[in-house]
Amino acid sequence: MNITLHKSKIVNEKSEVTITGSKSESNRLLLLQALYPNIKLQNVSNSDDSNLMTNALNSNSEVVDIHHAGTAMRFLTAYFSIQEGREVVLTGSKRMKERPIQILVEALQELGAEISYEENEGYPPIKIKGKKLTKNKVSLKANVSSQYISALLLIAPKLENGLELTLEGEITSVPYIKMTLSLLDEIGVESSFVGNTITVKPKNNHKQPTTLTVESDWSSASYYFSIAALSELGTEITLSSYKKDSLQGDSTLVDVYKHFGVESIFSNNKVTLIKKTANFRPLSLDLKNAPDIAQTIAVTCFALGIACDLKGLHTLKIKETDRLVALKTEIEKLGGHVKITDKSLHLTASTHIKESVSIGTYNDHRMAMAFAPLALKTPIIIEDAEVVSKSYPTFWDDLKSIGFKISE
Ligand SMILES: O=C(O)C1=C[C@@H](OP(=O)(O)O)[C@@H](O)[C@H](O)C1
Ligand SMILES: C=C(OP(=O)(O)O)C(=O)O
Repeated sequence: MNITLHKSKIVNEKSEVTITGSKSESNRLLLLQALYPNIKLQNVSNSDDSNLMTNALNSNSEVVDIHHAGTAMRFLTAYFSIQEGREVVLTGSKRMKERPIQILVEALQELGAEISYEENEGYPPIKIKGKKLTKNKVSLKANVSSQYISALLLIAPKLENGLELTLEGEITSVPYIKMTLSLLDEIGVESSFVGNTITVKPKNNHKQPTTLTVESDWSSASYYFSIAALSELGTEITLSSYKKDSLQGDSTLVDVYKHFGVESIFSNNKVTLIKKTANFRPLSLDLKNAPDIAQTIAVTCFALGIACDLKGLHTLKIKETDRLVALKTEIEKLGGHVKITDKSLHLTASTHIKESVSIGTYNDHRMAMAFAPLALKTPIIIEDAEVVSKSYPTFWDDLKSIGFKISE
């Protein structure tokens, strides 16, 4: 379904939004809950990806289809590898079959897992015969996706001797690895991360039961930072439930958006974004620790006529779509000028935004959500708007509630 976002303005008195739980935290905790059923969870994400994770963990079926959910694909590969006696084919969408998984599969095979490819070598679908894994040391490349590392860490406390991982090369998306270790710590699993070595001890079952509350999703919050940045001075938007010391690396938004004159104030599990000053200086950022906010930031810069150089984007090519190509294509439709390499994006300061352009979303929730704030500047059409449900199903309703005018 394509939707039209008419030129909109934020209604200050109503601008309070409650965002669903982090999909990254939820998908880790759902897996840990399947391994340790005494864990209780609150504010679990209502995203498609977390629902797919829950269904996969509860299913007895021989084929498990996780559609577009990257974390579910990677985390479940590790999970099913240790389900003794179970045989599962893990598959996904057409795009999922193009997202590489070999680094994780080889690491698990090294630990003793039995995994084979059903179609193309190195890619889903894969067949997993669950076994007891007895080895506890493995090395793997760390510069392609941190999800491979998190997947191994999540099953590590169930291995009889725990796990020692040696990470090769530059480590990408480090905050997501630290999030995994912090959540393990919260359920009583000891670990250390020193240099390029991560060690996880097997879990002794003393600490139980545990109730964990998932913080709301910071990647989803990014669209409101962009909205605040594009709004009139004095505009305020309050988001819940958020805390200053987040496990989510995307909370770096608080610092990044200061550049655009957005101030963030934390109080009572909420964060209020206030548009304070206008600033048009160019922006230069390395996003290797926060790849999911690259699209949001690029569109904010385009909308405000700010030039930007974004680096550390090497993982964007293997996400829901090739996000570098998608950003270039769609920003150029709107009249912008973008240069990309395999790991960077350069945007020239724009002077105008074309009206009523139809933005392609390429099965990528973040393409739809990142371009939506442009409606504060000009009318825009978002194609296949339902894609947002991958991480944030109520996105369009929440935008309407703060003043966006949207029609089908
Ligand atoms: O572990 C996670 O929850 C995630 C890790 C990141 O992936 P990469 O490590 O592949 O960059 C991120 O882009 C993804 O949305 C979620
Ligand atoms: C990359 C993402 O998700 P995944 O890798 O889990 O599909 C995302 O949500 O931006």
